[in-house]
Order: sequence, then C-alpha cells, then structure tokens
Amino acid sequence: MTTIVMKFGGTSVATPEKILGVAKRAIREKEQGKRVVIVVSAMGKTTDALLGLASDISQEPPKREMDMLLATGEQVTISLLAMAFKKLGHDALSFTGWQAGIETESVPRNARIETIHTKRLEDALDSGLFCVVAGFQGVDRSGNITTLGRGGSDTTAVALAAALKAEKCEIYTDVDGVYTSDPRYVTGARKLEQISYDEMLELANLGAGVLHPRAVEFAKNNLVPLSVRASYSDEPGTTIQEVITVEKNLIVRGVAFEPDIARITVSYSKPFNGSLANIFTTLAQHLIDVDIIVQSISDEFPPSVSFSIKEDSLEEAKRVLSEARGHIGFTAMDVETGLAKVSIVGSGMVSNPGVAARMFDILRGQDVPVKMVSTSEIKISVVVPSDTMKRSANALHDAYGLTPATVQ
Ligand SMILES: Nc1ncnc2c1ncn2[C@@H]1O[C@H](COP(=O)(O)OP(=O)(O)O)[C@@H](O)[C@H]1O
Ligand SMILES: N[C@@H](CC(=O)OP(=O)(O)O)C(=O)O
Repeated sequence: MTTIVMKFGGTSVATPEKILGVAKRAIREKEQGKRVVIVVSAMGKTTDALLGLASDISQEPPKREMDMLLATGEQVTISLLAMAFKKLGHDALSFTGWQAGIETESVPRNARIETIHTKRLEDALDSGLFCVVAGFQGVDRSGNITTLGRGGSDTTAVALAAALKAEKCEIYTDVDGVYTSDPRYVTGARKLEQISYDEMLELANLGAGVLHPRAVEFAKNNLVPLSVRASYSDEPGTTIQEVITVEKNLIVRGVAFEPDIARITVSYSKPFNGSLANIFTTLAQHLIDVDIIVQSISDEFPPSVSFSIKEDSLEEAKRVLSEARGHIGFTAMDVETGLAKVSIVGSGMVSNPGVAARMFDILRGQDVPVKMVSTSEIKISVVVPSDTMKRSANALHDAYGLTPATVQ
C-alpha cells in the first residue's frame, strides 16, 4: 500500500470548519487505498501570537523556552484534527514531533532534522489509522523540544515523506501553486506548472515563503515528488522536480524578496585578515546568520566590511560585536536599517551574459538605489531601501517577461 504525506499550513487550519475540511480531504485519499500522514501547522496566526506573548515578558527570551512555547501551537491543531477524524467516523492518532520520532540537532529556533525513527508511525499506519503529526517541531538528543524555523512544517512533511518512502508529499496552502512571484505583492504573478528543485531552493532561500528552504533541500536530496496546491480547490498545483519539461527557455523563472534586512559596516585597522576572521567567527559563535558580505580594501582608506543580516538579529549582532571590539580590532561600526532584498532566479542565467547589467538598468529606471549585490550561477540579489521593494519586484517581473501579457 502506498503512503502519502499531506501538509496543511496555518491558513488552511485556521478554524474548526477548516480543520473538518482537512479531515474530509484526507479521507478521500484513504478511500483510494492509501496510507495517509497529515502534517499540520498552528492555527492561523497562532505562532505570531505566541511570539507576541513572549516579547511582552522579555526582549531576549531564552531560546529553549521559546521552542517550548512555540511548539504548543501545533499541538492544538493535531488534537483537534484527530477529533475531527473521529467525528467523521474514522480513527486517527495525533503525534507531537518527539512522538513521531523526529530527532533534531540542538539548535533552538532553527534546528535541522537529523533522523526520524518511524516505527511508531509505521505501526499506526499498518493498523489503518490516519497519522496526524505536528509540524515545525522535534526533539534533540537531550530531550529538549526544538523548532525548525518559521515555516518549518513544510520540512517536517517532506522529511517524513522521505523517511516513510512515501509516493508523494503535497503541500496544501492558501495559493494554488508556486507563482513567478508572491501574488500578494506582484500584480502580474502567474502560476507555474513545474519548477526545478534548484530554482525552488533559491526562491525559497530568497524569501518566497510558499515553501520552507529545507523542505526543498530534503526533497532534492531524497528525490521526493513534491507539489504545492490549494487547500480550497482540486486543481493540480505546481510540481517541484529535478528536471522540468515545460517553459525551459525562460532566463528568469521567478522574483523573490525579503523585507527587514539590516546592513552593518565595520571599519578596522590593519591587519585586516585577522579582523575579518574575528568578526565572522564572533557572529558564528552566537549562531547569527550573515547573508551578503562585501569587503572593501584600498590603499587610501582604512579597510571595512559590510554585511547584511535579518533585522531581528541586529540587536544581538551589535551587542556581541561591541563586546568583542578589542579582540576584533575594529574602529567603527555603522548600521543601516529599513532595507530589503530583491532577487531574480532562473537556471537560464548560466548561459546568458548581461542579465545583471539589465537588472541594474531596470532598477535605475525605477530610481532604486542598489546598496549591495550578490550573485550565484542562477540568481542575482540586490539590497535596496524597503520602500522600493514592491516597486522593484514588479518592475523586474514585467521586464523579464514573467507577466502574462509580456511572456516572450
Ligand atoms: N512565489 C510564490 N508563489 C506562491 N506564493 C508565494 C510565493 N512567494 C510568497 N508566497 C506567499 O506564500 C503564501 C503561502 O505561504 P504561507 O503563508 O506560509 O502559507 P501556509 O499558512 O499554508 O503555510 C502565499 O499566500 C503567498 O503570499
Ligand atoms: N507555525 C509555524 C510553522 C509553519 O510552518 O507554519 P505555516 O505552515 O503556517 O507557514 C510558523 O508559523 O512558522
């Protein structure tokens, strides 16, 4: 008998009626002879509300206790969904992350899944039960509850699909697939029928919240057939796969963006290599994620390095760098907030020169100042002022032919 994993995000389980709807949808799959695992997120905006409660107590709450708090959101949904199955005449068992055997590394708030001990789930599935699993959470080797980072329920679903050798993993959400850009912000965004794991991974890493980046990583590494589809309709959605078979010629497949970026510039006296290593070692020791790094060295000016981080890490980054000032040997630290990152992604860039030049030209046409740039084989990202993010994304989307009327 084949197994499928269905994941429903917060918007799809926001009310008791929607939870009953999820159960009905899963029952339809089981009636086709499948073993069904359902992964759910916290109801609606519950996780945001829990974060708000914590910040009413403390600005820097202990990360372990944050995991303990945030994991409660998903626990509410799994119990309600198991009750919904019972109400509809079917047997189901709910599982927290640890009950489902999801073991993670010991990194609070952003843990990676290391192993899944599937025996308990396999036994329940063999007994004909629906398995309802809490997304976004696991347990480390010391028995601490961990969470997988915002949006991490997608990763729970794909990791379970890989561990259970499921036939497919379906992510049900409030859009009917992966779009060329976030349809909430980009008016011309259109649904893609297919997208490659690599392009999806870049888009997800660059802010396309429709899928958690590590979910795509898991799917790619384990070749899990993955799709994103609407929880409110039966349309097939978007499939994410190794090699795509349609629209292969597009240079840019999508535009992603991320608000709340800060730039820190640290100036220091020579020898600069030592300072550079000390700055980033200090940040790494405090598990602060750094994104774009721009190092500038000339004979005329003192050396400096600029890097971008998420605004919610800014206070901690400033504090740890200031505490290590003597060790690092820096002379000044400047901070700029209110920034955003806008990126274009597409495998077609590899063999097409001039993509960056065109991007800068389009942004110049929109009067958007580019503060930082970073590239890889299949993406170009720019850091720009937040108030130009939406305008930049729309202009790039149109100019690269992604808006339907302009598809070349
Ligand atoms: N490229 C994209 N394609 C589709 N949706 C996107 C994209 N980028 C961002 N999104 C946003 O992702 C949202 C779905 O993710 P999320 O809000 O986390 O849903 P869920 O609650 O189901 O997990 C959509 O409503 C959409 O605004
Ligand atoms: N509830 C968590 C985990 C999650 O994946 O949520 P969603 O599937 O609604 O994005 C969050 O809000 O981050």
